[in-house]
Amino acid sequence: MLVEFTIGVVCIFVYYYVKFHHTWKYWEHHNVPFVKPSFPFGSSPTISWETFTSPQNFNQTALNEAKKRGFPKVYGTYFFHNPIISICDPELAKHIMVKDFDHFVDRQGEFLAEHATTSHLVDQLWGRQMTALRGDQWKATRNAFTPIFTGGKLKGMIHFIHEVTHDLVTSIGQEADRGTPFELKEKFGRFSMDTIASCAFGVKANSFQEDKSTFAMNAGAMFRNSPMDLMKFVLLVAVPRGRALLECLGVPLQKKAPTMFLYDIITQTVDHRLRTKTRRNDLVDLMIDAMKADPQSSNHPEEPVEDSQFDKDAKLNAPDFQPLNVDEMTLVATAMVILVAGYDTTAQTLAIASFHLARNPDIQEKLHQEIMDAVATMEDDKPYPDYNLIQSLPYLDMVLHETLRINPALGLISRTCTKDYIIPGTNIPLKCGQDAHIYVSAIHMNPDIYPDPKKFDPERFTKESKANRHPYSFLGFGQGPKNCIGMRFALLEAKLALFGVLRSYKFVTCPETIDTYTLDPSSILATPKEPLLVKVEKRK
Ligand code: HEM
Repeated sequence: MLVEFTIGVVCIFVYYYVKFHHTWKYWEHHNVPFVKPSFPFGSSPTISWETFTSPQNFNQTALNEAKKRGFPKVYGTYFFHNPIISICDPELAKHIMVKDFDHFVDRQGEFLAEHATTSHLVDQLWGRQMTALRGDQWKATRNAFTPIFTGGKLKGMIHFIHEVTHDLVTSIGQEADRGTPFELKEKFGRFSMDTIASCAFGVKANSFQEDKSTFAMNAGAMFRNSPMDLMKFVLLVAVPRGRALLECLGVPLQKKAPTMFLYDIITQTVDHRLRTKTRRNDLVDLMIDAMKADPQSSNHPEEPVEDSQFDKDAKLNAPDFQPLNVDEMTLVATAMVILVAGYDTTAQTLAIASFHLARNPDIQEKLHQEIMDAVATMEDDKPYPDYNLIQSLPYLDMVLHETLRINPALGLISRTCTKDYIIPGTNIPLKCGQDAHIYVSAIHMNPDIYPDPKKFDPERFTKESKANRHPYSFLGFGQGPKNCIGMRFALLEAKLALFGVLRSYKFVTCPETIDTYTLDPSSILATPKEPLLVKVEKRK
């Protein structure tokens, strides 16, 4: 048994060595500079700009040579045994994400879509999520759910976010009374969890009141990977017949218990709403509306047209796909993707914004002043800002954009080539099925685009500063038809949270506050590895 196991492991290593050599040769053949990634299996989302530009990867002669061939704007690398083209240039990002979108409709290639799943209900629920869908299925699903995230729809559910903000502010008040340091990621994790539970699942998660809230425990389990999860993944993608083995054992790749917990919650909520005809105008109701809608009339004529460049770029041209008949599975998968894509990203953005505010008191004071000016315009009986007021605060918006510039939740955005392509301005061919990685963190940390890039400076996002740089140099929410569908929701909840807290409290540093953090290499998101500890003080 031990001998067979050892032979198996050696074979896998030999296979990957040969494949690695092959991808390196492949990029050499196409005259593309090659970078060996720091992550063992390949391309890592937490790679920094310095990694590209320091001679760590090359000696000086090789670096000069690579620069002549387009490095670091574009270079070749690998993920598992697949050659990957990496893009670190806003103009090329614009081509791939927007202009030539019909060559890059998918986020993951056939290899992962076919191999990293089983026929188990749990995996089918994950496979139906917008982030995993491909081609016409993705287009139809995106088209069906885009209308639920418009500004008009969000206005109708702002009071649910107010309720959770109230719990957050109460909890911050308790921290101020205690006067001891607390961890920001954990605090805003509760806020983000309760907001999504309320708006997308129709339940109260009570994370602030209960340390072991059942919803929060189950939903949180979706984000924790055990060694067993990693083993299942490697078995599926790297071991021949690994998938057949899992199928045979009836074991899903994804986490069974929390997925089924969420499945039960959302199906019960939908069932209850349909039976009792109760309506809350939250995301659950809007998803039910999408389920009831006639797919043939799904060009949503009643929706006001959003007119920012970001929205214009998001339009799916030539809807050549069959409109989607939304069924219960798709509804459940969409509720789950809201949690999967919206929970950690928003919590982390709020935590990092608060960390930088604590470290930069002058910026925090400027933001506080903007908030107090807004409070002065609010009617006495209205404790919370309404939709129009919260959206009218430029500095709040600038602080959040700078947070996502300095720490984009997704440091790497992937696209799969769905139609053969030549990278503009080069001779680099991309064959259908090959992946392109857009290195958001590298673009955001490029000193030619953002001088002194490690400095937290919201002034980079004034109208004038934005007009002076390439319009695709901020990719915090992606770009093009596959951009973040929940961006408005995320910004609304983050703004309401900061408004609620900063109106009465001040984040301050303490001896436990670190100067800078490093990124957790095991996380898919660009997540700080160290605890972000600060204190709060009540304002007089
Ligand atoms: C600050 C918080 C958030 C950040 C930074 C963020 C960022 C992103 C990014 C970078 C992408 C990939 C875009 C691309 O490939 O071009 C994305 C996709 C997505 N996001 Fe967000 N997101 C956030 C919050 C949310 C929230 C709250 C939701 C749901 C309500 C959400 C739902 C999604 C979905 C469903 C996708 C996939 C869209 C598709 O494939 O068509 N996100 N997000």
